[in-house]
Amino acid sequence: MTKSATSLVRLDRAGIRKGTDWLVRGVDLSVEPGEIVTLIGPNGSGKSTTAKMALGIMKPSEGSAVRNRGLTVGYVPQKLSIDWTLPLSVRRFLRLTNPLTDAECDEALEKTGAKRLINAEMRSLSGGELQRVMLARAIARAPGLLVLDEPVQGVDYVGEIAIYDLISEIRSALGCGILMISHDLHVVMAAADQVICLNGHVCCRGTPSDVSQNVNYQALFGARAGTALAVYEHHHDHVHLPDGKVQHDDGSLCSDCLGEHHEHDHGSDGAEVQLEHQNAR
Ligand SMILES: Nc1ncnc2c1ncn2[C@@H]1O[C@H](COP(=O)(O)OP(=O)(O)OP(=O)(O)O)[C@@H](O)[C@H]1O
Repeated sequence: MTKSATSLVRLDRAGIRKGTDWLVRGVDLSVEPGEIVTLIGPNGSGKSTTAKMALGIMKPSEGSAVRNRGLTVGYVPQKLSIDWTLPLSVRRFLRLTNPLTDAECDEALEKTGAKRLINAEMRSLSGGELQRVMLARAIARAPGLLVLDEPVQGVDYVGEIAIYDLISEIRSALGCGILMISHDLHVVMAAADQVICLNGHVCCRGTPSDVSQNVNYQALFGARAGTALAVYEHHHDHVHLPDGKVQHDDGSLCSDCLGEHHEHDHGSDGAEVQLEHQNAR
């Protein structure tokens, strides 16, 4: 892939193998300052694994994952390991891993529209409030890279738009790069500069703007939604077997193609979405 000296993080042909199984393979991606890259794909397609390679939590079995020297990273994981039966205020939660002052806690919560929650109990937060508090914790140290694993979990549709807008604002305010995961194939941010679809490998990548600007889509979801969200339907014409082989729709198997045969994608009105098909080799 094209390399940039400014990339915050860069994965080149990166893959993770556990035993004889490949969890994900052949991933090329980079995140530049101020760029939002969204990973989409079905359950188990390797989105979190890819994010963990970008974070340095998992080391690639093949290929490479390189972060800028001195890069600070904010991470909102998919799951929080918290004992919800214990009392834990938002303020204490923000300080669990960061020695933040009161002013820093206030500032971070202010940026995510959650300042009033500073003394609230974590277990009493709504889904949307929890995501805002998690975001506040991730941005408190002004990270250069923000990694968000499904930031709209437990948030209703209207709340999703608000959170996506907030993420765009955070990108603008901090100038950070954002690597974001959505397991929802139909809803991704229009603000994403790149969408990368995974299915055990990179199936395809491109901008969702063609869909979000489509008049039929805006008529369907409303003009407001059209500025924040895009429909991104996807058809996989092959599956990746645990042993690394690819099985095509016609049942044929191949051991060394990483998904060259890929269908075009279509928007909600059937209009073709411009996607750059990425041959895995
Ligand atoms: N540490 C691990 N050891 C073995 N297998 C793992 C490990 N972590 C993930 N996997 C497997 O790797 C595959 C990809 O998992 P991953 O969590 O990356 O998928 P995902 O696309 O994020 O899924 P979801 O949308 O369900 O969160 C899954 O089959 C999962 O069971």
